[in-house]
Amino acid sequence: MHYVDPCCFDRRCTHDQTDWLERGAKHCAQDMIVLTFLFAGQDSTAAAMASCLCFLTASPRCKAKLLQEIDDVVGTGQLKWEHLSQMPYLDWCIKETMRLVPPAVGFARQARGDQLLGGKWRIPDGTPVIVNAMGMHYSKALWGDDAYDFRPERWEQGAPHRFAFIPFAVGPRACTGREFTVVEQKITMVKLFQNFDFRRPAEVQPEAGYTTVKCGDAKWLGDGFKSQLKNQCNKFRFVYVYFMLGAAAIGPGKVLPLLVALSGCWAQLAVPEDLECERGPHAAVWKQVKQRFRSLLEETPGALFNPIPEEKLKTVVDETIADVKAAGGFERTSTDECGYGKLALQLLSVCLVSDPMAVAQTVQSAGESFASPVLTLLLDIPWVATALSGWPLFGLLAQVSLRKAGVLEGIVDLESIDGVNKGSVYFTAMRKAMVASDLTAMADATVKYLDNPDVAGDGGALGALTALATQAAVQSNVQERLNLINGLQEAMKKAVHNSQDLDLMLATRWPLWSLIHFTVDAISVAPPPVKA
Ligand code: HEM
Repeated sequence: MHYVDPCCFDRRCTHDQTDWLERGAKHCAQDMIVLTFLFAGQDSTAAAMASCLCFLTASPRCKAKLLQEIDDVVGTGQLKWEHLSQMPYLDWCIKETMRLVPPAVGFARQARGDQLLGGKWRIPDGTPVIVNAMGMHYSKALWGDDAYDFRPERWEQGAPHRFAFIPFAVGPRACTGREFTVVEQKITMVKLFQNFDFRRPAEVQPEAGYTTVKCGDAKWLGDGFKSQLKNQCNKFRFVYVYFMLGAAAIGPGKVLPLLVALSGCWAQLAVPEDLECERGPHAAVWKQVKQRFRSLLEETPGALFNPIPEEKLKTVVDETIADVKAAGGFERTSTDECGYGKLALQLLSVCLVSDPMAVAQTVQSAGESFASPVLTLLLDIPWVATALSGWPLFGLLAQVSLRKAGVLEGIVDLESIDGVNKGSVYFTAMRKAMVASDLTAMADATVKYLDNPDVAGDGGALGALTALATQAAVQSNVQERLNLINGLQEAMKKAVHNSQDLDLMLATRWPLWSLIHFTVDAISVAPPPVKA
């Protein structure tokens, strides 16, 4: 049974809760779940929709565009499920509203172990921290000079960073209703606009006793929060992190790593505990799953550079689901369940998707609960830690990539994704070597590519990354290989900022992911290097 402290923060507490029991705070989990669904589920969505109507009413241009979209896609008829994905402008309006008026302006987390953030913020173990979502949403450094304006079109490019837009929080305790609420909001907005028009009255008289808070005056939030929390929880030490004012002053380069750490329950800055899944409640089953995935990649002939046959993938996916289900590993009762294992299973499952539209947006369409952990593992967790966990992340990504490029061939302009043209010497040589799984030929082609100024640059950024990955793959000195792996991860961080970027990079026909798998996975079977 999980008990909840009356103080606002301890819903997140990961420590022993029995002391709260003794103090008589005996709200049991079931009560809290019902309350959470009532308040989290109803109030927040209502607030978001009310704000959206306000913005649209205040902005006739945006409202006209939205009405046009609803007219074109749904008309006056019955709204259908498939209509929802055909109305990007509606999606942008909802996002833009939750950016400017996030129903939850911030959220609380608690430090798991002592933390040193950005080399200077010391956060002792157990310290509760407020993450200021609204501050992040208003950062001009991230969103541009018009950060305070309602401009749905900005979403055409997506968020400027995957943690720049966090109305639902992020990490393992993010909102479980996020997909649901967006659908709910879209349906309601369409129904409303199909039947009503909303206009601003000629004159608005604020009701007596009410204060109008302008978005630009966001500082009130910090002080308001501070005193409220102080009153409620003054027996705790608090660190107040104000992104709202701080973000603009210290710049996103410093704010973002800080936010990454805060918003992911601290698990994302340092390597999460038990990445290898050896201590959870179903550790034995996950160990088996890991071994099964590894064998699939290691024992299927040619699997390093070629797609594994679909039937084989399906068998492994089905068997894994059956085993984990039988052990109760999918039940939401345990917070310690193997996240990496579940993600690996999802990655393998997406290889079975054949609809080109879905394949083109593998990561994006799988939703934030998939995209966010994949990006975190790829960009924030050192690749060496992944290697040591034994989970073959890059081998699975290589399979996704091989599958994706195969399905999209002839449908999407893969040449422009790869940054090549028909005469690309390096690309042609690499592809030829790939079919033959010939690493030596890849190494030779890479040496020629790097040595020849006429060919160097052939293939753009992906060609350069592949060359780096090939160098790392054939590097026998462990320390040198580690340096190259770190270099590769840094290069990946520069190239991939969000799920769209990752989807594009996964559609490449360069053997990039296979080479990274070959390079990184070697560490998981070799003992870690001894530090000099
Ligand atoms: C616009 C609508 C919504 C917004 C902005 C929103 C925002 C959030 C945020 C920021 C959190 C994290 C709170 C924290 O960490 O303290 C959260 C948690 C949660 N939300 Fe939502 N939410 C919305 C709609 C919903 C809906 C519709 C449901 C249910 C149907 C829902 C269910 C939950 C639950 C159960 C949690 C707790 C998750 C956990 O602790 O693991 N939310 N929400």
